[in-house]
Amino acid sequence: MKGSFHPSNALQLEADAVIIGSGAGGASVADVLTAAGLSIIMLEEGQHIPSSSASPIAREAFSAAWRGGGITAAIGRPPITYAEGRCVGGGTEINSAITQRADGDLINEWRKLNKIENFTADELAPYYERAETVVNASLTHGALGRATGILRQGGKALGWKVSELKRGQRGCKGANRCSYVCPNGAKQSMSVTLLPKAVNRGMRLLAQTRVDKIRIEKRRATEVIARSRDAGGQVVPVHVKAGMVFVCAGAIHTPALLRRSGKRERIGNTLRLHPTIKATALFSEPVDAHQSRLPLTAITEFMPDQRIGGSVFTPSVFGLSLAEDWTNRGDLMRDLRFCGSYYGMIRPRGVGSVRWLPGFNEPLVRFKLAPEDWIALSQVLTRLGQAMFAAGARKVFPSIFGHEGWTSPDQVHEFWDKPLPNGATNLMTVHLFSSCPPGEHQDACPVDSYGRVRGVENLFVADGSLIPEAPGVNPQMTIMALAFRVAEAALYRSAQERARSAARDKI
Ligand SMILES: Cc1cc2nc3c(=O)[nH]c(=O)nc-3n(C[C@H](O)[C@H](O)[C@H](O)COP(=O)(O)OP(=O)(O)OC[C@H]3O[C@@H](n4cnc5c(N)ncnc54)[C@H](O)[C@@H]3O)c2cc1C
Repeated sequence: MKGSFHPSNALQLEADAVIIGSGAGGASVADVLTAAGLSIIMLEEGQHIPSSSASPIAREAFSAAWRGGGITAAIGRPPITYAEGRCVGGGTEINSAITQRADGDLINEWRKLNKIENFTADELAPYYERAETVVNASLTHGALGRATGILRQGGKALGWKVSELKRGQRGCKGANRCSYVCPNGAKQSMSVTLLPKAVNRGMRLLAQTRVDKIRIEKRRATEVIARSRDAGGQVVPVHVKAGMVFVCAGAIHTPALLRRSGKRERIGNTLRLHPTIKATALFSEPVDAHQSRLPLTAITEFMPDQRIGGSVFTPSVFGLSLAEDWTNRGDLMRDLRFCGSYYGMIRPRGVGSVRWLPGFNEPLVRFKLAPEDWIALSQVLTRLGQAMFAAGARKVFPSIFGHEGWTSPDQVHEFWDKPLPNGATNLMTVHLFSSCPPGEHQDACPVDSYGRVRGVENLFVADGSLIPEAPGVNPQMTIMALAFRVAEAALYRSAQERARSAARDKI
């Protein structure tokens, strides 16, 4: 990307603001600040992967754009595997780009719970509109394929509400490589929308630059200390001084970095995620999910607490999911054309934490499901099984190690009134949030209603960490909306500060 560069010597940089992380939150902050004419430096740990060099090979794509090559897990019983993007554009480069707003009633609940100022669905609406316009949130035209039809057919047969999902795309060609970085630039991720715009307005973007610490002195963030790489791969120290510091490293790495920098109070204590259980459904007719777009309908009857949808399906991703129980499931690989991968996702009551461990690059992430989460997971899995059989499945294999699979709809009630086996159930998530919830409820919220870290004048959080609780919907639009709002409020605050100091100078 023009404007992104590799340093060759140790760098001492200055700017009006520094943004740490280039994902949904960071790019949205950059849009607001560069439009206001501020000089901006953005530091991003991952590399830039232009669509022209996006690899079709899963191993290469994952190791380039996914943190840890896609292998990260929150400790708990069971551990929950989670995925994050680590590249210019963050998670938006590897996500499915489904766009949804958080439910208005939930927004009201969060406002009351955390005492968040000016936080109603109406007040957030213009920010959501801005986010939706940026990514061109729209229905995908053309044939959606049988994998999508299965959810529609199953849900409708059971009399449940089924919704078409809008996505951030422009002319999607159905490459089925959303999770590998779109090879056509059709997905409206941050690297094809807000980041080039910000760079054109003068933002300097340093990729492969990891921030180690934010120096905080006398209630101000005074310096950001990072490590970059020169063209030969050698480590180059980077120090940035800026009037405002925005931490947009995502719901795991933002609290980890703040804690590393000495800000610990209430930070990283309330991580939320959407525990998700998958199932493979085997049909008699070809589904050919690997040749079509990912399923673009969802069963939304039970939202926001539960949602049933379809997963990315490529031969390698399918192989990986079967590898969870290869002895019992490996044979399904031969039936690739007849299989689909679907999931049930819940809005949990359980909570997790993020802790920085001295000497380790990656933080310690824990998540404890609440007893009612186990009930919800059992229910959503039952409903997922019902929907698959209603759509004509021959066999359904829940993601439970050693489970032989259901062969008829009456078997799917197996777990309805008993918890799933916690030692054998495979759970995952791609949605992480709430590790730094905003609000004026000082005992619960480490940042104020507008994302400013308590006790530091010029340090802001603007990413998934800010969503007050699990939203039950795909989070990118909410993250962008909240990040726009934080950046606008910070601009307003800094203008006020400048006016006050000008007035003092006059006296
Ligand atoms: C496979 C997958 C599918 C998904 N599908 C959808 C979907 O369809 N719709 C939806 O709404 N959401 C989806 N999501 C979730 C969505 O992409 C994320 O919620 C969103 O990108 C998070 O935005 P963020 O700004 O909080 O963090 P990110 O987008 O993760 O950005 C954080 C950035 O900060 C960088 N960083 C971290 N630490 C440091 C450091 N110390 N120094 C410098 N840089 C650092 C990271 O490398 C990363 O690029 C999906 C996610 C995944 C992984």
